[in-house]
Amino acid sequence: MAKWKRNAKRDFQQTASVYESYYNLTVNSSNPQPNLCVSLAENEVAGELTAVEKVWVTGAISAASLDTTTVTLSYFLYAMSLYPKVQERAQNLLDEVVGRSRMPNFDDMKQLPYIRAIVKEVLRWQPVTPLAIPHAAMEDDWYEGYFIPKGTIVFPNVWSMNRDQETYGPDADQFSPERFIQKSETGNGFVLCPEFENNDGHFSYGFGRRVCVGRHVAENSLFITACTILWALHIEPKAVTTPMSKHGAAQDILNSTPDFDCHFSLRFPEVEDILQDTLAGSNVSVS
Ligand code: HEM
Repeated sequence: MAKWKRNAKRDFQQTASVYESYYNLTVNSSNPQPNLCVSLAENEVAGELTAVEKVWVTGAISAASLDTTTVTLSYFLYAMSLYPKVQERAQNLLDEVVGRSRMPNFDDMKQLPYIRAIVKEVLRWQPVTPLAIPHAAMEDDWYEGYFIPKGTIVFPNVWSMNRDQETYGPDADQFSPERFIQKSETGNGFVLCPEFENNDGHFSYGFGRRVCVGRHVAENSLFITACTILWALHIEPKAVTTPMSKHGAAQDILNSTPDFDCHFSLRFPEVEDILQDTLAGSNVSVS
């Protein structure tokens, strides 16, 4: 009689079969790279997990990381084509710190505060979940005269928090990585504002004990991808692109990839050879 139970069972089976097919594809690959699926299959870190649990652990991590990172990277490209001065400043810094004879790497992170600021600003400006993920109040609470009984489902308005003018200033609606950096007290350059060294500077990773557990992985992968793209490519809008209206993208539970078209060109002729050489020197195989 309970249709929701049948639906839940059906959804579980459909999702499980998708996760299982990716898990098996990875584990049975003829040239497997070190990864969590292989480690779990070989029982290195599996503990007491059943076969189904191993499939769901890896599947859930993919589900939580793929869309979120993809949407954020799309907005990064959108911002770069829309704000050429930001792109230029980042590329000048990359030329200064990394140069044009090798690719950027994680050792450069400390000297690239502006790129870290760009990543923070993309996440602030276009949160992937504008209304976060609903949470339940753990105890009775009062907020600005409103009583919130224990158990109430609360939707944190991340879109609005990330645009709070008292916190971010009158240009909170604009894309401006400058808000996260300040002049260095010791040298000529700029540094990440100390308060943002260990603080996201936005609310896009959620709240409380269920805050995104993958945020450090996300931050690192967004940083290195942004660096590599900016180091290698010049990004221009293909057609005239105008900034989205105030609430343009935030109409859904999940912010979606912006609809725009851009053109990429190599920043200098050696890029292709350096990318190929770096790939050849790494363990990664590309087919
Ligand atoms: C731009 C990238 C990302 C964004 C914006 C993001 C955002 C979020 C948000 C908003 C939540 C819900 C938090 C809450 O309930 O308040 C969440 C949960 C989660 N995220 Fe991420 N995420 C990102 C990348 C990743 C990555 C790369 C991974 C894994 C490597 C990951 C793994 C998870 C997991 C497992 C949860 C569930 C945590 C729990 O319920 O206890 N996320 N993420």
